Amino acid sequence: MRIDVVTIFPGYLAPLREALLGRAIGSGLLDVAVHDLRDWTHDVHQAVDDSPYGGGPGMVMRPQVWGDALDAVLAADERPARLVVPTPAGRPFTQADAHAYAAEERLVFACGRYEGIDQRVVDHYADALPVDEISIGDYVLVGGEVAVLVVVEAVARLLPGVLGNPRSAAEDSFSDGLLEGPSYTRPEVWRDRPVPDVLRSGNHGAIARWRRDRALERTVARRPDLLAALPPDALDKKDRAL
Ligand SMILES: Nc1c(O)cccc1[N+](=O)[O-]
Repeated sequence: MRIDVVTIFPGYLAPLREALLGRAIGSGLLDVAVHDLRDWTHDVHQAVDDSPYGGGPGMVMRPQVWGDALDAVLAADERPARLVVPTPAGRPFTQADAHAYAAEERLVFACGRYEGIDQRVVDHYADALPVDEISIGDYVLVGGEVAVLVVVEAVARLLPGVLGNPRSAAEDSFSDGLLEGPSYTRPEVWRDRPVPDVLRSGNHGAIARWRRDRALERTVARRPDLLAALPPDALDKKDRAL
C-alpha cells in the first residue's frame, strides 16, 4: 500500500516513521510519502489560504494550491487511489473503514487547516476517484494531521505482516462489534486486587464466556449505540441472558 499525505506541516507526520509503522515501511509493506502543500504555491508568501466568501471568522484553504498539489501527487503513481479528507464535518471513521482502507492500493490524505479546504476541491476530485470526508471524533482540532496519524495507524496495523500476531487484529475491540473487556497480567494479586479466578482456571470455555460477558457489560455501559448497531443474530441466548 502507498500512502501520500499533503500538509503544510510535514513534521507533524514524523511519527509515521516510528515503531510499528516504521517497521512496516522498512519492510516494504507500506510506502509513505509526505508532501508540503506550500511546494505548490508561487507567491513570495507561499499563501495557502484566503478569506471566506460570505464572510465569517477564519480563513479557507485555496483551491488552486490544493488542485496543483493533488494533481501532482495523484499523477506520481498509477495505482488507483482513494482521497481521504479528515474534517470535523466528516462521517465518523470506524474500524469497518479501517478494514476497507486496508484493502486499498493507495490512500491520499489531504490535511486541512484553518476553516478547512474550499469545498470545490472535494467536489472536483469526487468526479474522478473515491473521496471520503471522515471525522475521528466530535471535537475541534487545529488541523487534519493528527487525524491522519490515527487513521494510518488503524489501517496499517491491519495490513498482513504488520502485526506480529495476526490474531491481535482479529480479536481487538470492535472486531465483533463490542468493546473489549478488561485485561490482566502478572502478578496474581496487585495492591490487594486479585486477578479474576476464572482467568487462572484453565477452563477455556468458562474464560471465553467470562470475557464475552465483560465485553457485553462494558458495551452496554459505555457504548449502547454499538449494541443497537449489531446484526439481529449477533447476540446468542447466553448473551441476552446477561
Ligand atoms: N475534528 C477534526 C478537526 O477539528 C479538524 C480536522 C479533522 C478532524 N477530525 O477528523 O475529526
